[in-house]
Amino acid sequence: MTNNILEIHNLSKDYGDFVLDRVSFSLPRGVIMGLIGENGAGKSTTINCILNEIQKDSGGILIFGKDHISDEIEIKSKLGVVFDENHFPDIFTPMEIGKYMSGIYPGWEWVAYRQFLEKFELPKDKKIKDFSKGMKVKLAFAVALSHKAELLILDEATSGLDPIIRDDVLDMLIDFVQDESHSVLVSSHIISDLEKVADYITFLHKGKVIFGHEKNDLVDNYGIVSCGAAIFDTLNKTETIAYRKEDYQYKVLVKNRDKAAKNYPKAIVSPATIEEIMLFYVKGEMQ
Ligand SMILES: Nc1ncnc2c1ncn2[C@@H]1O[C@H](COP(=O)(O)OP(=O)(O)OP(=O)(O)O)[C@@H](O)[C@H]1O
Repeated sequence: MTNNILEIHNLSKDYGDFVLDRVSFSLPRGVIMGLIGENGAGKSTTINCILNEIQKDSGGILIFGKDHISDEIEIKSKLGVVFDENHFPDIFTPMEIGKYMSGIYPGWEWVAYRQFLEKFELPKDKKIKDFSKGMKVKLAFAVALSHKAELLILDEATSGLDPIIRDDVLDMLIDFVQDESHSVLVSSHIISDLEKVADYITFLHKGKVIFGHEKNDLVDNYGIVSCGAAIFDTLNKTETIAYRKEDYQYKVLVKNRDKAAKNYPKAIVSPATIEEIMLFYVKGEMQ
């Protein structure tokens, strides 16, 4: 049996002016995967196809080894989902939402839910219409984490949270995958958050997967070579990914910064952040 909690094969969706183009990736159990990409790269389209909120054109999606459409009801009972906008009925209070959710989810845990409401300082009897945006997101996390979900899918969910709660939520995600059977797929523009929690990074650009890598491989090995034209011309092109020309120098993204530092001792070689790697792929020139 596969250890993947989510498998996507050649997922495609054509909107005319935008095409999600044969997106494939797998999310193993026990892993947090960050889905990154510029505005309009196709992150939400991918997530909405996974959740069957929009109809894919083609491709296969398996969640818990089951087809995401034919086994949708069973799958959704083990899925926790948080978006940047969450649409709980406004007239309800958190306690009423809890009652409603306990009827939907067989694994609903009242104790955990009450603890989350307390931790997030959410008034249990206040109507949601009077909640701030961040409070609504916190409530969505409380629900998502209180029904024994095995897979959490978060679409820009943390961006409306203040840094302290965001940090708490990130710690909770790390806890969530500790038992090696739970996983998280999280799309975010806050790359530093993903740098903190993600085990794996999948990068979407213009509807295509540009790369999928272990985060540690990216932060431990990738680097930026800063050099003048003379050294730039001697760089081994098989070891470089992309470059950007600045006023007086070239900046070159390389997969192995230690090797580059050894081979080009006169160049300055520095580590690359995930944000910088993304910028090189999107704005850099390929050699
Ligand atoms: N219902 C729709 N009809 C037509 N085009 C759509 C629809 N939904 C999304 N798109 C288009 O699909 C493209 C990808 O959008 P998507 O929301 O998936 O990107 P994203 O990576 O999540 O971006 P962001 O970071 O801005 O949220 C965009 O060009 C968008 O206009």
